Amino acid sequence: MEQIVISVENLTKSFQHNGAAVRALDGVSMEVNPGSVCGVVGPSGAGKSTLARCIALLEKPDSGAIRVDGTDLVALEGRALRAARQQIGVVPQGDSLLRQRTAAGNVALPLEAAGISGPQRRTRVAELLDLVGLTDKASVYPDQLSGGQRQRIAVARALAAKPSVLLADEPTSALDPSTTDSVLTVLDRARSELGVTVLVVTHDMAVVRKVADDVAVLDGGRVAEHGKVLDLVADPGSQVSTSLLPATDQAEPLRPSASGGHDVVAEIVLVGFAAVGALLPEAGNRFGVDLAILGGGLTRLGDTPVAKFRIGLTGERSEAALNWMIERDAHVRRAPVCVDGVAAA
Ligand SMILES: Nc1ncnc2c1ncn2[C@@H]1O[C@H](COP(=O)(O)OP(=O)(O)OP(=O)(O)O)[C@@H](O)[C@H]1O
Repeated sequence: MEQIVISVENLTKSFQHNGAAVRALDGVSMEVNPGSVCGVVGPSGAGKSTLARCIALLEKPDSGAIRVDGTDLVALEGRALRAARQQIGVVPQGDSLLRQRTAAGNVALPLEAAGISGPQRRTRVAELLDLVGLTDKASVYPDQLSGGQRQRIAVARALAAKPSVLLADEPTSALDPSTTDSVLTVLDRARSELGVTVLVVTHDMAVVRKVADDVAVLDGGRVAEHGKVLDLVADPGSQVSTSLLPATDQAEPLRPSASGGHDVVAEIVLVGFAAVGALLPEAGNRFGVDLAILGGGLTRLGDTPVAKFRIGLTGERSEAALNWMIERDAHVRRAPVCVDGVAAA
């Protein structure tokens, strides 16, 4: 399959609402890497759906470009626009299956529209039902499927015409956590088994936690944060870090004097099996330092374990131990030096 990078450049879009212009997108720039799952998150009204609809070429931005391998799709018209749209499979927001068609019938719809013959169509529908784990529901009508099963059929339908990008708008809203997982597994499989690039719009950070490689946080029509999830969590000031990692009791300032007489107090983010499992005890042993965990905990982002701890180090070589961990890719925020109980800037 062709691998494409989607590059969104300075996108703006306004709507008229009660006679006033509402700016849904206000200079949005981001990249979606080929073969990745990218989450677009943000509060209600942030512009997530508008961005998704612009990328799916269902909505025309007022200005800006959406480049796929260098070609600006915003400028396309007619046949070229229709061809570009076919590269993007869309799972619309809400319940989108046709009630009077079976699960297989729904998946077959885009294939019928593309004029694909009966036997070929049947083979493709069977492959897609297998991909989403619903082969046994082929002849079942949407009303007899659970919410999660209906969403998985909607994903299969969006993949039918072999798009290179799959765009899902709130695919898990209104689903309980275990059903959410079954839908996310299917999105992940679309990426890993078909090589499809997945863009998922969601207000639910659990979606980002489970499947996203990259994330863009929108707020008020602007990009507040954008990058790899594992990079953003390592930045203690990022919204992504705050939402995805265990809290280390932010209310308490990082002050050595407030932490039981430790020589050094710091917040530390560790990414990956090796770091999470071994770095702290090894630093303690190697430098003869007593290392106490004062807060925080362990979590998992996709398959990667990530820990965020507040640690207190006691011993002459505490600073050396901390530096040694930093050299081994631990992300550390030190406590400011404390003078008479007042933390220096
Ligand atoms: N077709 C439209 N007509 C008028 N205003 C619109 C239209 N579509 C979006 N808007 C407005 O643009 C802003 C962004 O909306 P959008 O639906 O993109 O946000 P969102 O982040 O997807 O929100 P939600 O999570 O609630 O779906 C909102 O103020 C919304 O009311």
